[in-house]
Order: sequence, then structure tokens, then C-alpha cells
Amino acid sequence: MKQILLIEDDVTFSNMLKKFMERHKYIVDVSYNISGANNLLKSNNYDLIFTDLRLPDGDGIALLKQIKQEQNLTPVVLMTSYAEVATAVQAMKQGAFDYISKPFNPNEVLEVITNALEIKENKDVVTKQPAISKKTNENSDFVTGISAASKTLNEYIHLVAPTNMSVLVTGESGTGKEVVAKNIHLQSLRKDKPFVAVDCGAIPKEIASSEFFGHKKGSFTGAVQDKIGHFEAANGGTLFLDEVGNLSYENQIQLLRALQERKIKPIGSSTEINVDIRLVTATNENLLEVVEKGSFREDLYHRLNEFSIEVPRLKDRNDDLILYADFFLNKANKQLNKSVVGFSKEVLTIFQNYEWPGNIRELSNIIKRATLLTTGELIEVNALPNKFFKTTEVKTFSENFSTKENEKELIISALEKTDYNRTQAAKLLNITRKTLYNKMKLYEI
Ligand SMILES: Nc1ncnc2c1ncn2[C@@H]1O[C@H](COP(=O)(O)OP(=O)(O)OP(=O)(O)O)[C@@H](O)[C@H]1O
Repeated sequence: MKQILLIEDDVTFSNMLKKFMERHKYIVDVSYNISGANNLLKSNNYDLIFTDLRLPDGDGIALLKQIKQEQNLTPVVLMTSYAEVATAVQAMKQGAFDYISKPFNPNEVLEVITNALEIKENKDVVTKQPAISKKTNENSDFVTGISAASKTLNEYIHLVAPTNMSVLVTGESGTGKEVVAKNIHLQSLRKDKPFVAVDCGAIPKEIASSEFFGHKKGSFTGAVQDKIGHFEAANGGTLFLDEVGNLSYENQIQLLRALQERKIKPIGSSTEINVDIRLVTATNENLLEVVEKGSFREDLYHRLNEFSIEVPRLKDRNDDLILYADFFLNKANKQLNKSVVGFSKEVLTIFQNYEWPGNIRELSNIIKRATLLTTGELIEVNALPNKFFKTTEVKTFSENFSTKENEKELIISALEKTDYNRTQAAKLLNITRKTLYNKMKLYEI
């Protein structure tokens, strides 16, 4: 039977955890402090160490460092309170196998134990593969998250990915709808085939059918060569249509026909091409309301919505905030060739109290900017933009915009104010997303 050392000074809690582990057939020794743990470590060869972060005679991180210095390969799991997750993430960098935040979910405890013991079987892997890769998979540029909302989201992705169902991904701007679509593709049987992402909000309706289905050279003025459309480019793989609610009625009919017949005909061609695509679409508006208003076809809506996934707001994934912050900090460090270590406590408090209207995209932008401005080890409050400290006056935008003076400046200013979130910038300017795209093109922004 596997042996676990549990270091926890809260007697009631440690007794409860010990009993829970014993019920699952582990042998458990408990110590209420570090010195007691050191004595036990001298005379036992544990398979796993569970330690609280704060102990009466020191902290779990110091114990972790000591264990690593002694070349002891026993995996160490830190137990933290929610407020200490930032410290735990730092501890992971120093070699902790994983951390688990209180209050515990029994299944989570068992999962951590099983994973840790599995890794211990292959000692080489222990040092090379800290468990943070489970939560922050830098290779796929994706944070899985630990919050309840993220767990549900990941379960849905996992369930629907291997099917061929059309998925409608909803959620506010910047929540990661495209990332979800990409993950559905990567977890599907089509993963080795193309993933083609198309922003429907950016395609003028006149050229949409050529964009979707392609054209033959000379089929219309400007068709100087043959062009493959998105359907053909995605053949065998996944076609992701972002902002699908922006498609014109005529384009909706064309899309519906292509989906029903699974065949497309490039403009100017007489030959039909069979296409096998899995369709994932996204929208940040309530598409059912648009259907009720009559500007989105109901039959198309049902075809797109064989399964729907709602991506939660960042504010509703508070438990993930620090994981995301850490992920974007690492990314920014790499991109900007910096080595900022973390965030000051004040910054983390500000982050936790902020609403994040631009969601994950806003967090990523703010951290990149702050990393650039930081010369010390930690991102401090003075590296954050003013919007965290004052209420913004947004009304003036639409008023000024309607005068059509300084349009370019106003557009740039609205984009900056919304962290380049075009949907929100368009709202701020009181124009449609399509108009914003056209104006951005006009002013070469
Ligand atoms: N789970 C995640 N892990 C890492 N980065 C993420 C994750 N989710 C989103 N992001 C990042 O957040 C940003 C916004 O994500 P994405 O473009 O997918 O959002 P969206 O909901 O499609 O936005 P919009 O509605 O404006 O099109 C991107 O830079 C993306 O890489």
C-alpha cells in the first residue's frame, strides 16, 4: 500500500483528510509541523507528501525547497486557501507536483493522488514534468482552468468534440470562443485536418459567397485568378464561423444550402465539389432574439445549434484568474524578452475586484502592457492603466462620433479604451461592427 505524509496543523481538518485517504487504502502519517515532518521523513520512504502552506514553524514552500535540495523525488502537493493560490503557482515553478485549494472536492483529492503516484512510478518524469502542465498547457497555448465553470466547459468540449455535431459557441467578447472552437477541433477525429477560422463580421456581403465557396478566374471583375473558398480549404476538417449573426440574409441561405447538400459550387464553375466539414460557429449576441426579430433564419439557427456551449465570463471564473494571469505573464516574458516573476498583492487584489468587461483578451493585453513597463521582479500597481482607478466617461464617444469629425482619432480612442475589442468599440461608437471594420479599413487602422 502507498504511504502518504500529511503535514497540516488544523487537527480537525487533518483527521478528516487522513480518514478519507485511509478509506481509499492509503497509509497516512500526520505531522502538525515541519520539525515533526522532518523526523518522519528521516525514517520513512513516502510515496507522496501533502503539506499545508502555512505551518506553525515555517511554510510549505521552505519544506518543498528542502525536499528538492535533498534530491528526494517524492512528489509534494501543497494545500492552500483560495487567497494563497498565487503563492502556490510560484511553488509549482519550484517543483511542487501540484496544489489543491481548500475547500477540497474529494474527487479532486483522489485525482491529484492518483496522478502524483503515477508520475512517481517513473521517477525521470517527476523532475521534467511538473503538474502545472495539466492546468497550463503552454504547448497548446491554452489554460484549462480549475474553476467549476471551466470544468463544466471542458467537459462539454470533451463530450461533443468526437462527434460530428454542429456546435454553436456563445459568450461575451474576449471569453475565448475561438479558443474553444479550436479545442473542439483538436480533440476531434479531424484534428490532423485543417481548422479554418472565418470572421463573418469582417466579410462584406457582396464578396461573402466568393469567400465561402471560391471563384474561377474571370467570373467577375476583379477575379484575376482562381480562388479556393473557406469550405474547400476546410475540407475534411473544421470550419469555424465567428460572429455568424452578422451574415446577410442572402448569405445565410447560401450557407444553409451548402450545409444541407454538403456540396459547393465556386462562382463561375460548373462543377460541384463534395465537402466534408464539421461546423463550429460563434456569436456574442443572443441569436434566438435575432431569429425572433426575423433577421436570422430559424432553420439555419437549428442547423448550427445541434449542441451549444456557453463560454463563461472571466468574472465568473474567478478561481482561474491567477492561472490565467500567470500564463499571460509567462507568454509576455517570452515575447518581450523579460523576466518578471509575478504580481504584487495589491495588483492581485485589484484584478480580483475588477469586472473584466473585455474578459480574457483584456487580461492578456493588460498583462502584456504591464510586463513591458515593469523593470523590477513584480508587476506593481503603477504598471496598470488608469481605467482601474477611475470611472470612464463613455457617453461622449457616440455623441462626438455622430458629428463625423476626427473619426479616425475617435475610432482609435474607442479601440484603446476597449483593449482592441472591436465589438465593444463598435458599441461605444454606436455603430455596427461591420461599419467599424469598413472605417478601420478606410483609415488604415
Ligand atoms: N483558455 C485560454 N487559454 C489561453 N488563452 C486564452 C484562453 N481563452 C482565450 N484566450 C485568449 O484570449 C483572447 C481572446 O480569445 P478569443 O479570440 O477566442 O475570444 P472570443 O470570445 O472569440 O472573442 P470575440 O468575441 O471578440 O471574437 C485570445 O488572445 C486568446 O488566445
